[in-house]
Amino acid sequence: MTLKLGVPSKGRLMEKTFEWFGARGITLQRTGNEREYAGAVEGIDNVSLILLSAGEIPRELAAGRIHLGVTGTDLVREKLALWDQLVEPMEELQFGHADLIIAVPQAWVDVDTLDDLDAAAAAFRQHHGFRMRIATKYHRLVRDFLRAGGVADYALVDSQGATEGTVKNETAEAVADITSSGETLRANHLKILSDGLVLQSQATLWRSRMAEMSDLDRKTLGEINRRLG
Ligand SMILES: Nc1ncnc2c1ncn2[C@@H]1O[C@H](COP(=O)(O)OP(=O)(O)OP(=O)(O)O)[C@@H](O)[C@H]1O
Ligand SMILES: O=P(O)(O)OC[C@H]1O[C@H](OP(=O)(O)OP(=O)(O)O)[C@H](O)[C@@H]1O
Repeated sequence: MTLKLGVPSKGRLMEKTFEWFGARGITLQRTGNEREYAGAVEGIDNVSLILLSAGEIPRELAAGRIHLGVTGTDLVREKLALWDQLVEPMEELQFGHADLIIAVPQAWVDVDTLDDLDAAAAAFRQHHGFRMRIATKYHRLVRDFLRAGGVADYALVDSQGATEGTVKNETAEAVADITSSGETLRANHLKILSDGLVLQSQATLWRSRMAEMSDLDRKTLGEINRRLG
């Protein structure tokens, strides 16, 4: 058995994660051809690299199928109820920063806060006969946040990508999505509510509380912890 490390299989998150481990003497690389999801580890013994979708890493950690994993705080909190019983954050990696926010059309000049949104939602329902729709892939986080903020009269609609486009496409009236530079929101004529910050996220190295570990795995984890400094 080896210590299994789950890392996002593509894009900036994968590249930055490889760089981060590389700076600590642990070389991670994709092997095989460009499209093959196989990986290799050098610079430390008894670790195997598992390349996975960032969104699936929380589930794999919770099931104990991987011992360590890199993914965003947003995905762990969204996908795992009682996340802190299943995983433990070992290190924030200082990249992949993104804010999960609630945004509405810039044209809604009277809506700047959650209170305003609640009032607009009630008026919307009365006028249209159906609930104001908020598009998101972060159902758990957004529902909890809106409940705490006193917003009641809305319906979540699922959007797994290009979420900011749903308003223009008239499949939602508002969105809850992550933003980094803010460019996508601006380009789609959306504005963030002044009290609409749900969560600040960044890429984080997590340890599974559920994975079985041999004595050798424990020694390897100790060595990784030592390299984290
Ligand atoms: N523009 C961005 N800037 C910084 N971080 C981002 C940005 N977009 C996404 N992230 C972060 O990257 C992580 C992965 O996001 P997401 O699930 O959207 O990835 P993906 O590329 O669609 O991956 P997959 O489809 O393979 O699961 C999340 O933790 C998210 O917060
Ligand atoms: O604030 P910005 O810097 O413009 O970044 C925000 C965008 O980045 C993410 O999308 P991604 O590129 O991951 O594509 P997606 O639409 O498939 O989620 C996110 O969903 C936003 O759309």
